[in-house]
Amino acid sequence: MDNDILKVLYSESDIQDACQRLGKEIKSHYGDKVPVVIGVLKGAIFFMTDVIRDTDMYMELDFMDVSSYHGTTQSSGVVELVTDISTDISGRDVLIMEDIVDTGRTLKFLIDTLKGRGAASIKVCTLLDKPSGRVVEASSDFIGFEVPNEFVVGYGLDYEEKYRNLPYIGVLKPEIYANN
Ligand SMILES: O=P(O)(O)OC[C@H]1O[C@H](OP(=O)(O)OP(=O)(O)O)[C@H](O)[C@@H]1O
Ligand code: HPA
Ligand SMILES: [Mg+2]
Repeated sequence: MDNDILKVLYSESDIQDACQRLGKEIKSHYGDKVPVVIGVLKGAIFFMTDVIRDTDMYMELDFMDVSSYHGTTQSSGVVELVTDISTDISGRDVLIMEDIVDTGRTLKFLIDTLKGRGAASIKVCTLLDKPSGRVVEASSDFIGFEVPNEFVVGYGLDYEEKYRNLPYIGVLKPEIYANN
């Protein structure tokens, strides 16, 4: 897999430093509250577990699988709810954990859906924010890195469902996209 990478944007240690910082910000924001932390599958799996593992506060976990890229580098424009959470979030403080906010469509869908179920508050933690990709308005409360306008892979992020298990985040060589 390493051979397919043109450049590394964020190393393993850059990512771990960001996770530690975000964990502290989240703990200080919630104080004694017990939020429901929702990991957005599949991309946020590693990020969510790395942030919460060292964050010493009470929280509940759940997962929502939503999809709109279907392995490609372009959003289909339609966010599909593949698997829902099982927690009743009415009156609860919700923290959404995302790997990336790009066009903003996925985040808007999530916030609209969870608001409609009566969450008391909704906050968003994303490892990567790509403001240059935005098509709809969507903002995050806790952000790891602002990423340039490139399609990135690794640490949960995929191209054609692959590269999620790279321990760092990088950009693929142009011929990888061209070959598919
Ligand atoms: O801001 P947007 O343009 O909506 O893009 C962000 C979303 O796109 C990716 O999900 P994808 O649909 O690829 O599903 P995946 O997490 O299973 O890869 C990513 O994990 C985010 O959830
Ligand atoms: O840059 C990206 N990489 C992988 N998945 C994504 N989903 C939205 N943007 C991206
Ligand atoms: Mg994807």
